[in-house]
Amino acid sequence: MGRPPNLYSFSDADLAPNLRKYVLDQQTDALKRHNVFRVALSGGSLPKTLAKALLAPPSSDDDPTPDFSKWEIFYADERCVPLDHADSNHALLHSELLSKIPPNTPQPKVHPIDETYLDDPQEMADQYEKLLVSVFAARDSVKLPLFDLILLGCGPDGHTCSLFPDHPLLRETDAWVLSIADSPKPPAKRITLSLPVVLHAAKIGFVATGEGKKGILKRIFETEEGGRLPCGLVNEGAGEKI
Ligand SMILES: O=C1O[C@H](COP(=O)(O)O)[C@@H](O)[C@H](O)[C@H]1O
Repeated sequence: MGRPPNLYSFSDADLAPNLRKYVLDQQTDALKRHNVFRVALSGGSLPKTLAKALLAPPSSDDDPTPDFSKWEIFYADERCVPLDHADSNHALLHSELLSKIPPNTPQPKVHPIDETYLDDPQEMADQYEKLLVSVFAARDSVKLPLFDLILLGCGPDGHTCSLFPDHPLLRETDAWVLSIADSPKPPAKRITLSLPVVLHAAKIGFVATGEGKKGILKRIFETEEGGRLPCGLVNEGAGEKI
C-alpha cells in the first residue's frame, strides 16, 4: 500500500484556483526535472473543470501560468469513436480547453487516438501503447511510462479511466494500454491506461465535483468494499514517486 491520499474539499468558487495551483505545481516540478510536462487527462466532467482552472487569468504577478508549449497531453482513457464525436474525450477536451488556448500562443502537443482503428479496440490500444513506448521509452527500455501527472475522474460506480468495478481488466499487469469492448457505461468500445500505468505516475489527482459524487466518495473512503473499486484501488496503490 502507498501513502494514504491527501483529501481536499473546496467550495465551487475555490475549486478552480486550487486545482490550478495543484496542476501548475506539478508543471513546475516536471519542467525542472526534464523540461516537459507529460499529463494524461480523463474525459467526463474533468475537461470543463480543468479549463475553468487553467484558462482563468493569473490572480497576481507571482501566479504561475500554464506553459502549454511544454505540455504533452495524452488520454487516460478514450472511447472508440471519431475524434469529433459527442462521446469522444478528445472532442470534449478540445471544445472545453484546447480550442480556447489563445491561438497566438504556443500550443500543447496532444496525442489523440488513431481513428483508423475505431472498429478494433484491441488494435487501437496496441497503437496507443506503441505511441507511449515511442515517447516514454525512446532511449531506454522502461517497465512503465512515467507520466508527470494523471488527472482522473470518479464515476458514480467507482470507475476511473475505463477501468470498471470487478472487470477483468483490473487484473492486467503487463499491458500499458487496454481495450474494453463491453464497457457498462456507453459507448461500449474504449481504450484505457492500465492500473499499473496509472499507479506509476509521479502524481495522480482525482477531481470529483458536485452532489452526485457524494455517495460514491463515501463508499470509497468509508467502506471496506470501496477499497476494491477502481478508484479505491488507485488510492490504495498510489505512492509518492518523485
Ligand atoms: O466514462 C468516463 O467516465 C469517467 C467519469 O466521468 P465523470 O463525468 O463522472 O467525471 C471519466 O473519468 C472517464 O474519462 C470517462 O471516459
